[in-house]
Amino acid sequence: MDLTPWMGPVNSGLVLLILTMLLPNLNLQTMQAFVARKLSRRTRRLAAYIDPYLSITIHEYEAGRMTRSSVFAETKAYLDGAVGSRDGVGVRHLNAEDTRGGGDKVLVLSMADGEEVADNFSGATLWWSSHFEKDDDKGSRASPRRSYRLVFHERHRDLVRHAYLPYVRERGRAFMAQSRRRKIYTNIASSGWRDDGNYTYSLWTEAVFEPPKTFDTLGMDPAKKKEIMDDLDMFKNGKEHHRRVGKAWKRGYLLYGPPGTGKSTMVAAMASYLSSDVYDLELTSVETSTDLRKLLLQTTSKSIIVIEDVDCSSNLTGQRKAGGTTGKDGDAATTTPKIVVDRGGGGGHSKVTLSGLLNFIDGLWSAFGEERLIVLTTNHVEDLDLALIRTGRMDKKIEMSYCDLETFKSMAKIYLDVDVDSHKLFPTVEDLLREVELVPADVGEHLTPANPRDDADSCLARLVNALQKAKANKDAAANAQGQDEHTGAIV
Ligand SMILES: Nc1ncnc2c1ncn2[C@@H]1O[C@H](COP(=O)(O)OP(=O)(O)OP(=O)(O)O)[C@@H](O)[C@H]1O
Ligand SMILES: [Mg+2]
Repeated sequence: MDLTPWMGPVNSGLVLLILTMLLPNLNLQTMQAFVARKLSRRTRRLAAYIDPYLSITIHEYEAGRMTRSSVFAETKAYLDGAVGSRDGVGVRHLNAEDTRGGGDKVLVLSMADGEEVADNFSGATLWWSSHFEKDDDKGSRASPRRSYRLVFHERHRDLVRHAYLPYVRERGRAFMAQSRRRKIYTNIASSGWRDDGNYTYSLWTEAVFEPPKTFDTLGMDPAKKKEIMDDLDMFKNGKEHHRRVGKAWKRGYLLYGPPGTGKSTMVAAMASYLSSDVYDLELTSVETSTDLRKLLLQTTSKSIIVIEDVDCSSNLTGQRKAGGTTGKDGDAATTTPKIVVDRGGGGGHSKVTLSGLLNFIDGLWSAFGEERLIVLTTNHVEDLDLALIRTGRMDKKIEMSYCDLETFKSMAKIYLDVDVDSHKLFPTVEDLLREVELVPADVGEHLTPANPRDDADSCLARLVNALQKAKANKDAAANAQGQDEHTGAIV
């Protein structure tokens, strides 16, 4: 930040020069300094009398630095918030941008170049203006230089420095957290030119993350849902606690259950709830444990790292007993066997070892100070090595199972907006759900109206129909098995 008081029309250095020329023989340096100080003070007073306004300029990029100034970003967020609301009615030219993720699209309005907006704070009026310059020497590839200028009366100098600017930064940060587009990263390397004209190479490719499901639209036993949300709250607000007890600020979640029980949906809901970016790590595309480590180093803090279907990603089952081989990348833990991972369709082999994965998970906590969450999902928890899922690595293990009565009630509320307890078909559904296993994905399918004439009654009737069919199949299978056993006994 560059604090430059307006110095007035008279340059005190020039005055000093004239004085020195007029009094060459005196050569009294102290006298000259004294006069200069006096004059400088007077000119400043005169300047303040003529123009009592001060200005502060906030540049997007601070001199000599490649990274965007956080003060600029916070100020921009604050001003975007102000001009988008009633406070910004004085602004005549706005830029419109659709920025919010999470399926909740919001048009964010910001000040166009050269626009001004007035702000009131503790009885003082302050003026912001936006500026945009291009460096003509660099031609078309020159990065634009943006800045905001704040102008205020000199009597508000202390108020601005000690109260207003901290307030702007805090509000800006809060606004950024609300409106920022969340990103999902996949481990496919990418490169390209950044806005600031620099070339970047990343091991991750990013896309805007707009998960369709949140905790509000995730059908689940309300008590279980609350328990998970409370756990996430505790984690989110746990910075001070973790610092005090000297523990790494991390949490590992294991979501397990059959296909279609909502594991991926739960990950999306968690990311929405925590307003986090997601790193979707496809282990089969990672060749070596060293590559895994490099990927970890390129993740940002306050994000969720997800490894979906970890049981399919690599053979983590019982391999520890099988004897050791050294990884191609020279993994330190050579006593742990190599886990050979088939790369989908590629024909090659990933050589990520179990120890590599364990190191990755452990490294996640030690390498960074900020909150880290890792989520593993699997259909076959029984196949996973116990070391991977032990407490300390996976702190919370959540079973995602077939649709039970509470999950059904919550899904009926979400999909059909009805309280099913009083519906005439409820007792039938209740009885059938006790006997038949149907995953939430299928229940959701039946509860989704298929045409405009479909209502709650017809959707529930369709679900009952599906449950009855499933029950008939189950009974037939049980009968067939009974027959076989019977026949076997005779033979
Ligand atoms: N509890 C739920 N509430 C609402 N919708 C759900 C729920 N569970 C699943 N669904 C719906 O079912 C579909 C499949 O769910 P999802 O992909 O989360 O299952 P999964 O457990 O990750 O399956 P897999 O093990 O095959 O990856 C999603 O489109 C989602 O909308
Ligand atoms: Mg899934």
